[in-house]
Amino acid sequence: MSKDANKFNSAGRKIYSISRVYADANEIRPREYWDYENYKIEWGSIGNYEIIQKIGRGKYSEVFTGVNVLNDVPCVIKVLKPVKLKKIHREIKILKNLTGGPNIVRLFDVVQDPTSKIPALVFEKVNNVDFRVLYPKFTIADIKFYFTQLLIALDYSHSMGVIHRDVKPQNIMIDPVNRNLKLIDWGLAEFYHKGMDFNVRVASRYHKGPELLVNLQQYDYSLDLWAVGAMIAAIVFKKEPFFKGDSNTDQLVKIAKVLGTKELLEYCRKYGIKLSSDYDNILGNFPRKPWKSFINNSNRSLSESPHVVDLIDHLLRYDHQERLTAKEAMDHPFFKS
Ligand SMILES: Nc1ncnc2c1ncn2[C@@H]1O[C@H](COP(=O)(O)OP(=O)(O)OP(=O)(O)O)[C@@H](O)[C@H]1O
Repeated sequence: MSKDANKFNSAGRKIYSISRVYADANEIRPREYWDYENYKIEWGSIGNYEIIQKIGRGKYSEVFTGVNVLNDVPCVIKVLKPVKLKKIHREIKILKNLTGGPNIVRLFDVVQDPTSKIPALVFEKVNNVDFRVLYPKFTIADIKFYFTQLLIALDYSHSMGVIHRDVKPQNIMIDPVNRNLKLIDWGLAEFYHKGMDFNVRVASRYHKGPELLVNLQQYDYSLDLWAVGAMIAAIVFKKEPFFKGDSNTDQLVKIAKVLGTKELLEYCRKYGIKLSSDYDNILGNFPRKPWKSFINNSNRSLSESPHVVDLIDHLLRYDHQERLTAKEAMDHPFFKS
């Protein structure tokens, strides 16, 4: 048992779960590295950039393509919507720490509109092809290649003490011409501290790990690996998204219909989690569904490929401590064969 088990965290709550890997990634670094609340933003010059066109509108931003007029380098400009300053500081500090890492979107600059004071983040531009066009064409070789790239990004981020907390196809930019993948949108990312209680209102519904849905707050980097499992399952079984809940509670029901109700209750028991009354009478008694039952004529060429179902099985585990880590996933026979 870890020396920290049975201790109490800074909020006075008992520590019941600690990451198997990189648990001390922030504690071994200087305070300035993770203390984003006291981070002082260094503003660049807004005049260096010109907006070209709008490419997207997220929950937290409006996104434009643009260009650096000093060197003609294309960029993407993410104009933030009004949110807590603390959240803006967190996104910028995390991006500053991770920029330059493998397959992590590069932050070029942070600028501010002089009158409105609205901040904007300037990124490298990826010539992304929409996942709804790209994923259905993926071969097993493509899945191995791009998911290795994603796992490299995640292992790097985790080794740097950061959980992404919003891994999903919309946040993975792929340029298939250059076979380039970049993990974007670090707006929900957070520094991991062992034994800390985190907010479970993160990630996007279809990719939320069970820990978020049962309100297990001492989660860790393994949350990101659930989303990877859900994405691989969606591509391999040609079922996009793999778990399609109509609400957060229904999301857990959809998961239980695959991984089983008994197994869910065992998971909750292991960590002392009491399920919310929202789940009364809706979790039924679903038996665990064998992965084989998802194989059909439309997905056989991918789903019968050696080791892929075993990989999915080791990522889509209720118990976050049982899931493969990013490094373990990269070492799985699926990627080695
Ligand atoms: N570097 C980039 N290169 C190309 N496209 C990008 C880049 N960054 C963002 N985009 C596009 O803009 C969209 C929104 O960006 P981002 O996810 O960072 O914003 P958000 O407000 O946090 O969005 P959401 O609410 O969907 O999480 C992305 O899904 C993508 O289509």
